[in-house]
Order: sequence, then C-alpha cells, then structure tokens
Amino acid sequence: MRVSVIGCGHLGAPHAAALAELGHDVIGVELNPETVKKLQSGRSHFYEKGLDELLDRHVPAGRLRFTSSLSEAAEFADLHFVAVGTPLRADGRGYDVGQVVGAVRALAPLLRRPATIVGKSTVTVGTVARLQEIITEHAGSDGVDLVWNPEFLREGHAVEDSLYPDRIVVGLTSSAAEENVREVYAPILARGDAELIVTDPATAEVLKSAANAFLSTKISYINAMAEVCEITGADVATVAHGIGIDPRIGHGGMRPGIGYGGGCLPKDVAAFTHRVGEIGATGAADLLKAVEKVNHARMDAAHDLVERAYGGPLDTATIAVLGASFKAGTSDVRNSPALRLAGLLHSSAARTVIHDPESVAAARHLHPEYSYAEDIRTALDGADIVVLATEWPEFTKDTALPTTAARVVRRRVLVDVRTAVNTSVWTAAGWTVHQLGRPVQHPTA
Ligand SMILES: NC(=O)C1=CN([C@@H]2O[C@H](COP(=O)(O)OP(=O)(O)OC[C@H]3O[C@@H](n4cnc5c(N)ncnc54)[C@H](O)[C@@H]3O)[C@@H](O)[C@H]2O)C=CC1
Ligand SMILES: O=C(O)[C@H]1O[C@H](OP(=O)(O)OP(=O)(O)OC[C@H]2O[C@@H](n3ccc(=O)[nH]c3=O)[C@H](O)[C@@H]2O)[C@H](O)[C@@H](O)[C@@H]1O
Repeated sequence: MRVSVIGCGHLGAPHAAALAELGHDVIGVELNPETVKKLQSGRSHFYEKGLDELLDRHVPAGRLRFTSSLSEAAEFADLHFVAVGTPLRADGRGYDVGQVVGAVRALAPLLRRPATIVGKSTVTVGTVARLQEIITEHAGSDGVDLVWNPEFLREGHAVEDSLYPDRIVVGLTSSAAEENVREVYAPILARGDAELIVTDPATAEVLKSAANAFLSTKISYINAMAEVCEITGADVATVAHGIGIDPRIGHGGMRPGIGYGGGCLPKDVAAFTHRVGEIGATGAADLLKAVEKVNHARMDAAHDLVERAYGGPLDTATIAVLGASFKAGTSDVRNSPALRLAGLLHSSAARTVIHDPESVAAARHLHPEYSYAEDIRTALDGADIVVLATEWPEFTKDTALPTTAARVVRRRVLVDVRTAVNTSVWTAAGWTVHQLGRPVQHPTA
C-alpha cells in the first residue's frame, strides 16, 4: 500500500520504518527540517535500537522517503497515519491537541480521492469526534474516513513493538476503513500472534489512556510499598518478587525506583486525570491523583536517600550521576526522572557530573547548566557518591564496573535509585549500596 506517516518523532519514525519493512511504500512527513534532512540521509535523529538498520535498508531502496510537504504525501498515499505530538497543556488541564488538529485540518482539503486517516497519537476521549467534524467540513473528496489506532510501543523497543505488536486496536465507524486497516497490517495479522480489536472511536481512546494509567498505577503501587518498606525495614525487592509470582499481579512494571517518567506516562496520566474529573468520573480521578502524588514524592525520597548515604547535607559532596535518559535503551530525556534528580543534586551538591551512554547531547541541550562527562571514568573520578539514575546495562550488567570504579572514586558509596544492580557484586568490591525501600547493603570485602 502507499501510506504516509505525518509526524516523524519517537513514534512516527519507527512506525514509518516498520511499515516499509512490512512491504509498504512509505512517505514520512515532518515539520522539523533538520529531522527531515537526518532521516533522508538514512539516520535517526534519536537513539532507538534497530531503527538505523531499517532506515539503511529502506531509504536507499526508495521504499521509505521523508519530506516536509504534506501535499506530496496527500497525492502519494491512500492511507495517512497521524503520529504528531500531544503534549500536556501548559496549565496541565489536558492535552494541547494543536498538532493533531493542525495536521488533520491541513491534510483534509488536500485529499482529492477517497482516503483513510489513521490517528496514532494519544488523545483524550472525545477528540476523534471533534476531528471527524473537521474532516466532514474540510475534506477535498468524498470517502475520507477517520479511524483511531492508538499505539502501545515502548521506547527502546519501538522497532520490535511496531513489527511484532501484541494487539492492534482500531476505533472506527466505516467498514471501508476497516478493510484498509486490515490490509496495512495484513503481514502482522497473518502471523496470528497479535489480537485485532475493532471497536468504536471512544473505546479506542479510553483503552489507550486506561493502558498507560494502569502501567503508571502499578509503578506507583510498588513505589508506595517501597515507602512502607523504608519505614519498616522490610525489603521491597523481595516484596515485588514475591507478589509478582501470582499471575494476577505479575512481575512487569514492578521495579521500584524514582517513579515513572518519559514523554508519555506522566502527561498521559495527567491528561486522563483531568479528563475523568471533567466528565465527573470521581472514582477514577481520585485514584489517578493518588498515583501522581506517589510518583512526585519519589524524587524527594531519592534525594533524601542520597543525603543519608552521604551522611548529611550534600554541599561538600562530589557526585557522579550515571544515567540521564528517562529509562535505559533510549536517548530520550523528556520528563526524565534521572535528569530531574541530577538537577536537584546539581543544586545541592558541591559538584555533580552526569554521564549517559546515549543521551549526553540531548541532556546538555535541555540543561546546558549541568556538568557532563562523555565517558564514565571522568564522571566517576573523585566521586564521594555514585548515583545510578538510569538502569543502562553498561552500569548494571558490567560485573567489572564495581572494581574499576573503586579505583577512581573517593568513597565506595553507590545509591541505586532504580533497584537495578546486583548488590552482591558491588558489596564484594567494597561498596556500600543504598536502594529505595531496601536495607543498606554493606561491603563484604
Ligand atoms: N513516544 C512513544 O513511545 C509513544 C508515543 N505515543 C503518542 O504518539 C504521539 C507522538 O509522540 P512522540 O513521537 O513521542 O512525539 P515527538 O514529539 O517525538 O514527535 C512528534 C513529531 O511530530 C512533528 N509534527 C508536529 N506537527 C506536525 C505536522 N503538522 N506535520 C508534520 N509533522 C508534525 C513534530 O515536529 C515531531 O517531530 C503522542 O501523542 C504520544 O503520546 C504513543 C505511543 C508510544
Ligand atoms: O504511550 C506511550 O508512549 C508508551 O508509554 C510507555 O512506554 P515508555 O514511555 O517507552 O516507557 P516504559 O517502559 O513504560 O517506562 C515508563 C517509565 O516508567 C519507569 N518504570 C517502568 C517500569 C517499572 O517497573 N518501573 C519504572 O519505574 C521507567 O523507568 C520509565 O521512566 C508504555 O509502556 C507503552 O506501552 C506506551 O505505548
């Protein structure tokens, strides 16, 4: 099929590349000229595992191209994915849907033959109905359908999740549109391992918001239990493991830490909390407010833990912060808890140096006032405390790191705010390890 993807960010770029991999002819439309140039050269503008390989394969072959011209895409494609941003409004009261409304409003009059617009961006319930009115009023042809097909990919796994999704959810009202959606995802559906859920637009909108709200609730739940463990001297890692054995609970999303961050969960929970309050669903609003409250409190808990580990105020401390991205596997620093903690430490400590394997450039762009190190050794040099802020395997799986780091730090004190390291490897190399909701682990050597 000839398809377009409008908005080539963290969702759109992998989605466009995956569609080319599935055998479609794809045109990506992006407003940012630098992004277009980068993608045209076959390189991604952010780090995402496997994405450059797909771009390498399909851009030179001409199966995947990028442009800033929406009319070129309107002329070329019969199916148009909309993957533009839905940031939180400045006042926090729901999404700013300007990018989505702008893209649909601009595309509709350019469509001169029947076409299907497939929304992928995350929107609050009611948005599709509003967009449908815009299409009815402005479409340049009859037979322009709108469907909503929310996305469930995770950053760091965007390519794999796009090629091998566990579900495809489509909210629609037209059978012609359903056929087109089935055709575009035919190679995935033929495998039989992804469930196709065809429903109405409102259900698709709520389903996506409910998914992210549930993931956030689970994270806040285990973080609330970490607070209980901190007070009682219990071990939250054992609690998480023990309760997760029950398949009704499961182990996914049960890693305690500094709370959920990133370009999606925080804004999606905030927007959904606002929306459910607005429509009078008070039970949902109260539940989600509590989820957000727990999440915000983790940052203070993490800062307090660093102070406790140092033995008092940090104004004389040199701190190495390992990790800046919001989670491992991505260079994305949007709403990154790691970078927020680094910022707090930057304000309270004598010296704070941040290192990340992939996101130093993005972090420096956002916070040029912080100090960064391109290599881990420079970051660790002379540190009184090492704070593990993002669970990159470079920090958690390298069994030599505790020994090599011990040679350059001033004190062997690790604060792992992601509950990610194998503590016995560190304590065996002479480190004291502090984690949220767990008893302090003392050196065994
Ligand atoms: N990042 C993720 O992992 C996922 C994101 N989502 C949702 O997908 C949407 C996009 O998110 P991200 O890709 O993270 O945002 P992003 O900010 O990385 O990308 C959005 C892109 O759209 C471009 N854009 C805006 N208006 C445009 C227009 N009229 N024409 C062409 N390009 C335009 C922007 O320049 C930007 O590059 C959001 O609603 C998000 O909630 C959903 C699932 C996963
Ligand atoms: O709508 C979206 O954009 C996406 O949001 C999340 O994906 P993502 O933001 O890539 O990241 P997650 O892996 O869910 O992690 C989110 C945050 O929670 C934190 N987290 C995650 C899991 C956990 O056990 N503990 C924990 O603190 C992570 O470190 C990160 O800060 C969802 O997992 C995706 O299904 C969804 O499509």
